[in-house]
Amino acid sequence: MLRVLTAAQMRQAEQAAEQRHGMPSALLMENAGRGLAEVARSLAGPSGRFVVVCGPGNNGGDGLVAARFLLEGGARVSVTLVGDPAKLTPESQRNLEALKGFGGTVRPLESLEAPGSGDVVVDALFGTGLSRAPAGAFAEAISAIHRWRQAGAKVVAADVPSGLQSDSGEAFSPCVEADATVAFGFLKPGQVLEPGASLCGRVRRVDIGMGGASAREVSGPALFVVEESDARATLPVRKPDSHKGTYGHVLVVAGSRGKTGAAALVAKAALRTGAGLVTVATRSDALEAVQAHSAEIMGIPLEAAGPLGMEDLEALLAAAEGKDALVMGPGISRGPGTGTLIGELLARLEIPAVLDADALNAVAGDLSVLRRAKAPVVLTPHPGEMARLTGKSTREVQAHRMEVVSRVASETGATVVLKGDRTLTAHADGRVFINTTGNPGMATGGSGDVLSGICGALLAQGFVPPEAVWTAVFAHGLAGDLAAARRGQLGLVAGDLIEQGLCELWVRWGR
Ligand SMILES: NC(=O)C1=CN([C@@H]2O[C@H](COP(=O)(O)OP(=O)(O)OC[C@H]3O[C@@H](n4cnc5c(N)ncnc54)[C@H](O)[C@@H]3O)[C@@H](O)[C@H]2O)[C@@H](O)CC1
Ligand SMILES: [K+]
Repeated sequence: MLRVLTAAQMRQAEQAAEQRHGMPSALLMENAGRGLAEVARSLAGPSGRFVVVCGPGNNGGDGLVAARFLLEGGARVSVTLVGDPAKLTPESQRNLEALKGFGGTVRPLESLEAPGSGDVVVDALFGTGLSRAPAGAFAEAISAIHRWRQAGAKVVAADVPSGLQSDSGEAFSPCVEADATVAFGFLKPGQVLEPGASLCGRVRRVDIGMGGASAREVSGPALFVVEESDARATLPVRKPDSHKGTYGHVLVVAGSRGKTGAAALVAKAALRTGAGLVTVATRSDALEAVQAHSAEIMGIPLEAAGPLGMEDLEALLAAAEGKDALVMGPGISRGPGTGTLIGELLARLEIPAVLDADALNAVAGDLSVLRRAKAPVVLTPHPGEMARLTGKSTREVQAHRMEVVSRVASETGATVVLKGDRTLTAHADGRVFINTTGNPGMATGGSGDVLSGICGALLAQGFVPPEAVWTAVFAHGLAGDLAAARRGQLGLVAGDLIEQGLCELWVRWGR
């Protein structure tokens, strides 16, 4: 699990390192600059030159330190400083003096010999302190870096490519496009979220002498990137003496006439994720078609007619007896009483529940029902469903994904998955898990149903939120990547995620 810090949290961690752990920030900068120089060196050709472009803040200071290390290593190094040298931060000022002390010189950008193939440009204009779109001389410097890269030079960014907003991953225009980005101490959201992730190139994290102890001192959401080893470790190898009862029984309340496939996808995904048993409860006129999709699906008919509502309560309470997790929503027929029904179920059932699709739309009018749940609740909205849950537009949700998902989790007490590129899983305790698996081929009908099935299966097997949830999200994305490798993104359909992707994934993980 990789920790991710926002710009404000980086400042808090730096303060904690200095004030509580006695680690001077000058040393942090020294370590950052040395790490930057090492990565720059690794990208250079045998007789490559280095051009270091420094800005007015501490990001520029890191560049000055890197320039000194490169110079000391015997390389040819040109340094340029953009902006008013009188406004350098005190630390950068000291490093400018030190660079000069080692024979380094600073020259205007226009006078530099343009770097090309084999050469490396170090972008140290702006880091986490960028506050507006680069203009004037700064924009010109970014354009020059673009030109040099087009001419074959490699670009390594100090902390974040200049022009990229490190908290959101949004890029101002202009913004540096880097071949590699050196993350100082911790990852930044902008290195993981698009379009930032693509603009960073390969992200290399370097230790700068402020570790986990400093990160524990920061306030606000605790952000993490889930790695494959984390997700794999959630799922232990099955014990030889286990039986189907060991692996839980998922109750799926999904599907309706004409939408039986949704229920089947949830159920099959749960079965292919190791659930011992899966039962679908659905309207009588849909059940046969749901079960026709797969011999392993058990069924309970819901005899009432029309949309799901309170008249289904007793039947669903009875259906939930002996079950270990509930998945509700995909393909259901929703009516005015559906939200009340879900509220009653959550208040009375003692098993974890995943609410997806129309179950989310049904509770959107009154989220307080989630607070009254007896057992953990997982919500899996796509941006449109999240917009309905929060009364915002989809565009607003997408512009503030991190804040929106954190707030819904803390307000409802649920674990909330905001789907989309870089799916976010927020837990009510303030942790947010960023997912990096998956591909645009998964933007196809039924893909979300598969996720809720995977999630339900893990909950039924006794894994708890948030681990069960971020593991499900990671597995779903990686199953999509594995399936896309065989089908292509255009050829991928939701069923492939189950039959190909998940099966290949479990073989890869030895599970
Ligand atoms: N926080 C930490 O723990 C550490 C931070 N370090 C470096 O410090 C960086 C952050 O330093 P700063 O906070 O000084 O910020 P930056 O160096 O990113 O830049 C901020 C400076 O640029 C100005 N500025 C912002 N946007 C501008 C624009 N569009 N046009 C013109 N001027 C603009 C600001 O007024 C300020 O002077 C990090 O990214 C990292 O590179 C490292 O030295 C190591 C330790
Ligand atoms: K930079």
